[in-house]
Amino acid sequence: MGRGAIPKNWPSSVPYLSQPSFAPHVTKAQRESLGIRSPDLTTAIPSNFARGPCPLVRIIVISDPSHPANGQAGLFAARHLEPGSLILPYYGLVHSSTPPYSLAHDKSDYDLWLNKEADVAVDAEKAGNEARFVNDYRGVRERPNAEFRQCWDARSGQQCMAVFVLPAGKNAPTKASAGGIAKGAEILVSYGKGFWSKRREEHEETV
Ligand SMILES: C[S@@+](CC[C@H](N)C(=O)[O-])C[C@H]1O[C@@H](n2cnc3c(N)ncnc32)[C@H](O)[C@@H]1O
Repeated sequence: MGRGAIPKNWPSSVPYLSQPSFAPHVTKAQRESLGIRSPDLTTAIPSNFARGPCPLVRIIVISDPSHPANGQAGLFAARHLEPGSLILPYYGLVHSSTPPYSLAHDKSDYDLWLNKEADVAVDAEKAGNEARFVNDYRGVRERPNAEFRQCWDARSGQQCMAVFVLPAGKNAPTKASAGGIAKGAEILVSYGKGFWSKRREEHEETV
């Protein structure tokens, strides 16, 4: 795919990113801390990982009334994905989560911590890549088959969030199963109980 390519079914209202975008308020010190690879950051995006639309995934608009996100989009495997393997990075606006930014911007459903110590998060609501379409497993599947993980991007020499297939054992429905994600299956993570309890509280406040 050439430069400037965007994935099929990408929404025209959201700029497509092929690398993170940094908010101007992110300080030099915050950027420097993202450039440090701590020894526990064992997983990496390799230096030859292609930028632009990811051939491993498809964005699909869900038309299944039994799916809790029916009518929205989800991210699906374009081929079998091996247990534990990297699927794609999570790009969005890298921003500080401290005031004044946090006072002027509500945390969106697309906002993930990138580095808590450095107070840096990545929000893919207004711009991002295919990873912004990963749904939560609740109501779709018994358990997640993928996870967001902080990792090292060897291309930029920076910490990054990325989506990985869960390792065998964590995702495998039976001991005999090898796990991984089958071609055509939806890629599903756990947003965490906190995401859904906050959502319930917000809902209760509005009724
Ligand atoms: C990061 S977005 C995921 C992509 C989203 N489906 C879209 O088309 O933009 C998070 C939103 O997806 C929806 N969602 C994801 N997983 C869900 C689930 N298991 N049940 C209900 N809604 C879900 C919720 O509306 C949530 O606020």
